[in-house]
Amino acid sequence: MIDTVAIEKKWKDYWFNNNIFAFKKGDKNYTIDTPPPTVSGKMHVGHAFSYPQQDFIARYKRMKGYNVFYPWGFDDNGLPTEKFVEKERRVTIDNTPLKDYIEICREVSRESEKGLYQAWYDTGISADFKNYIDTSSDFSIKISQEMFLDLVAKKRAYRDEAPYITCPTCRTAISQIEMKDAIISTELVYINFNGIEIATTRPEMLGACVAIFVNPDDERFKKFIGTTVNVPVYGYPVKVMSDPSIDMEFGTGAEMLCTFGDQHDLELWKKYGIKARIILKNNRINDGSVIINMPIKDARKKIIDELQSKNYIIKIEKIKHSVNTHERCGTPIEIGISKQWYIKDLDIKNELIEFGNKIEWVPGHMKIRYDNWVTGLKWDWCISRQRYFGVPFPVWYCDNCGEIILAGNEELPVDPRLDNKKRKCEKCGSDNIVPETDVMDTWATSSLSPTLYLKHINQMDLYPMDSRFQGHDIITSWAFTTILRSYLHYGEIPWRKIVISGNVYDPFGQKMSKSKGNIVEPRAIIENYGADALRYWASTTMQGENIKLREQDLMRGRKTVIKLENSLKLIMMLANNKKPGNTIPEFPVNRWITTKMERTIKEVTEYMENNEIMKARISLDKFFWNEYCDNYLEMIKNESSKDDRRDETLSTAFSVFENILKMYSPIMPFITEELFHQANPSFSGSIGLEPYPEFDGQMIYNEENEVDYIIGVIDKIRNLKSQMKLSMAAPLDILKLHGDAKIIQKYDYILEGMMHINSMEIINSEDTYIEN
Ligand SMILES: Nc1ncnc2c1ncn2[C@@H]1O[C@H](COP(=O)(O)OP(=O)(O)OP(=O)(O)O)[C@@H](O)[C@H]1O
Repeated sequence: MIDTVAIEKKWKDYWFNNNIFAFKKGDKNYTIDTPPPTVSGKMHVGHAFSYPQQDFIARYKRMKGYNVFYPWGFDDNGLPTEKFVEKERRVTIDNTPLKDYIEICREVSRESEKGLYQAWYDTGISADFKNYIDTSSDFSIKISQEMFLDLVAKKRAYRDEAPYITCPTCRTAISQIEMKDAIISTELVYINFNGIEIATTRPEMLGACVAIFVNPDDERFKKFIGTTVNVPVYGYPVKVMSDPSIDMEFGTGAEMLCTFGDQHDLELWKKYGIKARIILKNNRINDGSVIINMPIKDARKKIIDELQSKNYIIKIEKIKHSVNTHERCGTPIEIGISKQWYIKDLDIKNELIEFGNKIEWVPGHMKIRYDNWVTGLKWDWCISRQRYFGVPFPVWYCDNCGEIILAGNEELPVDPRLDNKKRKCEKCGSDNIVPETDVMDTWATSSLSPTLYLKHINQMDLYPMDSRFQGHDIITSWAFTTILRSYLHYGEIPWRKIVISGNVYDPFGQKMSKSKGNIVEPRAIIENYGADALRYWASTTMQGENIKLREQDLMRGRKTVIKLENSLKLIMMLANNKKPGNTIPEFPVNRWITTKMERTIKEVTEYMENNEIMKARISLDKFFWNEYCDNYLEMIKNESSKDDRRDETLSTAFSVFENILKMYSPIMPFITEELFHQANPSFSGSIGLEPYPEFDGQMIYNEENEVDYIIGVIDKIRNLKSQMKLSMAAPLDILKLHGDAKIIQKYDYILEGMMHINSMEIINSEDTYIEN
């Protein structure tokens, strides 16, 4: 039984200890913008699916002679990490001083990175693991702050008091990137608005009502347009206005506009320039009269009681409707007004779409998701978060005149919250200076990954990178923000190509995700089937397609590992454990397998060049299982014992096998490394750095058709034997074979030897068949 655990341990340590995958810059480089996983839980089979897909290409490119820069990193700051740490250590900012909180986050994430690191390492990822970045390190903070200051200088980062999206659970501003639509059950409350009936799912926002809106075509309400009505309970007047966006079918057809019940309220508010009434602050409602500083849920109950007691409620309906939620916690978002930092991007949508066009998208159809996202942007990117473990803004404010005071580049990295340096306002001279206490959105740093990776090795001349690999779930976040930052900082695309992989889902149809915890860890699979089998499974979908964990693919991967091992055993045995030197094939069967191999090399290479891993692997499987094992090895079992062709046949068998190993090695690096070393005991390198087989048109031989014909005959004899319930090794006394007598006679010794036929009568005929 093959011990994949031992083999894998041997080779991954060999690669690591010998720096096999360390980047050495040369003339022909290939750079990869590796996704730095968030430190928010454990590695899962979703990662074991998507990371091998980049690794297949990294390994392939190395064998094609590229110096591959395949860096490693962890995204370990921001909300996902904070939430993870809070759960692990049961701390919150309310019970921990800021400095300690940051320290605990740092400590827990570093600790948990060790486990994550090991999990990725175990899947045979060929990244340069010794040379990795953390987005929370001083190095990353410095770059992130520098880049922020660059945006301020370019007038692209600005601070504004404006409507912003906030999550009541996470108690922070969030951006459009982090929102997700969800259907929730709620109540639709019908209120008599002193003459006009409205329906709302946000009755608690009544005190923020600034207008009533109806559709201009709605006959029921035409007479009200331009009049005023008094807001129930609160008693102040608001105007009845009209807008074609109002859905006549929803509720009563009349809506109250509150600042702000939802995104639509915000749009109408902006469009008509109405004054705001802000009652939602810090995720609590305070209208100064009816609801005093209450959480949203309690406020809703309170206002419904109030409306009911004054007979304003017509009815309450239970409905399901779509709301915007925070994707991290599922809480419906709120819209408030406060001071936040933004990156201005709404004015450059066309340029961003143009930039997207300059990048090659694989598969091409994924680009539409980026285009739709950019077209549908409604907000500049809000990058400030009222959280704690993140990249601090290098910013202070003058409490006297409001001037924004920026850190100098030489001071970076800096944490204004913990910095004791005395500062003065250059504008008014005041030394009453207060630090910015918000931190940056984690995407504000991970969107700089190409810069972080390349600056880490001092090779910014390699910008733009060659490829970004990532899941389709983060096209609108990571891909979008990276393209945006690259445009703003450099006016340059971040990478030439973006390769999008699908997602692995849990049995309930949810994307597997670390922070949700709905995961299957790869460890048990690796123990049972081996990492090569797991990687094999990762090569069984088309680009961008979602996938489930399928046992039959793991089995098939495992069987391929065993088959490779058995094939080498067989040819070693035939060669008495001595690999012969290389020869040019002369004999038809050797020419045939060489021709098939060349065709496979051509096909597999074309697929690999196009990132079509599944097609490459299918083509290789067909060649290895059918042509090489089922036919060629079976044919040469007897052939190789014949003196005049022994060396040539064994030489062909070995060289074809080594090319098979090389072509499989990006997908199954462990077994191929092991067998390549077994076949070449004096070899001291890595198959992963060996040249990838090159197609050679000179090695396409005419014998191909003849041997294909003979294989057709062999298949017929095999069928006959199975019909007769005979094993393939059982002798057949007499066989009457109709077919192309010239070809059959030329290869009769193969037929007789391989199919164990004692005597064969050959009858020339146009049709090929066996006479009973
Ligand atoms: N279920 C999945 N299937 C395939 N790829 C995935 C899956 N989950 C994450 N990835 C990919 O792994 C990379 C790192 O993702 P990340 O660390 O954010 O994983 P995650 O489990 O989604 O974490 P979190 O729950 O914190 O969002 C990304 O390229 C992402 O597309």
